[in-house]
Amino acid sequence: MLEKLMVVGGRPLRGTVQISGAKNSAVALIPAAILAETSVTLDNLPHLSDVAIYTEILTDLGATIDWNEDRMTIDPSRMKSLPMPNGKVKKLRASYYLMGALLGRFGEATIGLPGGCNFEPRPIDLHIKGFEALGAEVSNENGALKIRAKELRGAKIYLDMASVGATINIMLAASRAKGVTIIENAAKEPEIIDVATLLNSMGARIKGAGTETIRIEGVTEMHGCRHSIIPDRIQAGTYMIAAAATRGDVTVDNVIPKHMEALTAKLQEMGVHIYEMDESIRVVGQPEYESVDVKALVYPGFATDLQSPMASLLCQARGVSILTDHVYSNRFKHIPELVRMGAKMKVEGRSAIIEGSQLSSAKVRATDLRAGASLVLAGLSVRTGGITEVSGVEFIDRGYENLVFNLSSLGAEVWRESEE
Ligand SMILES: CC(=O)N[C@H]1[C@@H](OP(=O)(O)OP(=O)(O)OC[C@H]2O[C@@H](n3ccc(=O)[nH]c3=O)[C@H](O)[C@@H]2O)O[C@H](CO)[C@@H](O)[C@@H]1O
Ligand SMILES: C=C(OP(=O)(O)O)C(=O)O
Repeated sequence: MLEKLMVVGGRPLRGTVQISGAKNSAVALIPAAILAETSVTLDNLPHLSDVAIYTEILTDLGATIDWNEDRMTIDPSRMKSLPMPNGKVKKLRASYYLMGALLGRFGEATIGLPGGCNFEPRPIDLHIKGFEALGAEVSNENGALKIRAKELRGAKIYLDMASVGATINIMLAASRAKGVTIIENAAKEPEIIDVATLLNSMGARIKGAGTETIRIEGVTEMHGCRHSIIPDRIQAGTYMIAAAATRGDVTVDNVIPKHMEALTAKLQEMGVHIYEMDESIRVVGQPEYESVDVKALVYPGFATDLQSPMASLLCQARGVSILTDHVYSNRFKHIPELVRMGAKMKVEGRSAIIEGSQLSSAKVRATDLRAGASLVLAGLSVRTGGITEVSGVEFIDRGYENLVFNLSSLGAEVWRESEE
């Protein structure tokens, strides 16, 4: 049943919010468990629809999964590399990690192209080039990729772009290849380090994760272990922006402040007051904000996944802000919906030009996860009150654990209703 979120504007968020484990780590760590011969236990696992779908996929492939609150144990010992050309793999982006993990363990995988948030074409040519460099043959059969290798051999791989997905997918397959793989121009996102940490605990030999050169010495066997997932820096950032947008006072707990630096710096530049503790950040909103220019870049730059929520806050700054996305040239599906709410913004090339404006409540539609977050934040920050109806909640559920509960405990009036 499809649902919409009803969001009442004008209430400052106040209190403390706990951040769950990272979605973009979880959806890589779950398939990484395929590479082990014995059980892998993941702690701090977020309750998200992407995680639930991944669990079903691994069960279909023969894994036994025990998921209790935020802990999941995956026993991959009886798994097989069954073809998955359609169905569940089309529901999420990160199903592409099945390719690297199944290739590493079984030497073959037949997997449909990934789904998820298609705010623009999202090619996986670099993943395929990586598998081919490791000695795999890749063919496209009726829209599914058939990937096979008699023997995976280590190789030197230069990524044309520092792709998160390609870096992790190559690490997965190369962990079980013969010899050494070097990934140059690797992505440096914290989730890459999280995946390498798990793989090393499983017996892999990976060095340099988090830098642009990653060295993977293949091993013949990997085993189970226990691993705690890093906090979700995008959820954390969304609540930080929400605190500023509603002129609230929110402590975001269970975060790694270092992961938030690019956002923290931009919020401070706008005039938001921020206090960093060891594992939490307090954000105190102010009556007036200055406009700023924001460039979404690969880590440690400003995260593209926070670009859409940031657009909602920039509506409230004095003057003109320019928000440019250097990772995705066309990730602006939220802009026309924000304009429906009275925002003065337009898209020019890969930038949104945003003028300060008064938002008002409206009926809007989320067509991807972070666009959805942006619309919820806009609804919360409508100063004149009123109810904003955000449809497309299924996208928001991909990435925000307990959103309604969390916002309500911060004093917001938010609830779900079924969409007729
Ligand atoms: C599940 C997951 O972790 N998703 C994240 C991951 O997505 P994802 O792994 O899909 O993003 P990438 O880092 O691969 O994409 C970065 C850029 O490289 C391009 N590209 C990528 C691969 C490829 O083979 N060819 C190619 O041209 C993309 O179109 C994009 O312009 O990183 C993105 C960038 O931080 C985030 O927005 C997503 O939340
Ligand atoms: C784009 C995102 O996720 P995915 O790559 O899983 O679609 C996101 O988390 O903002």
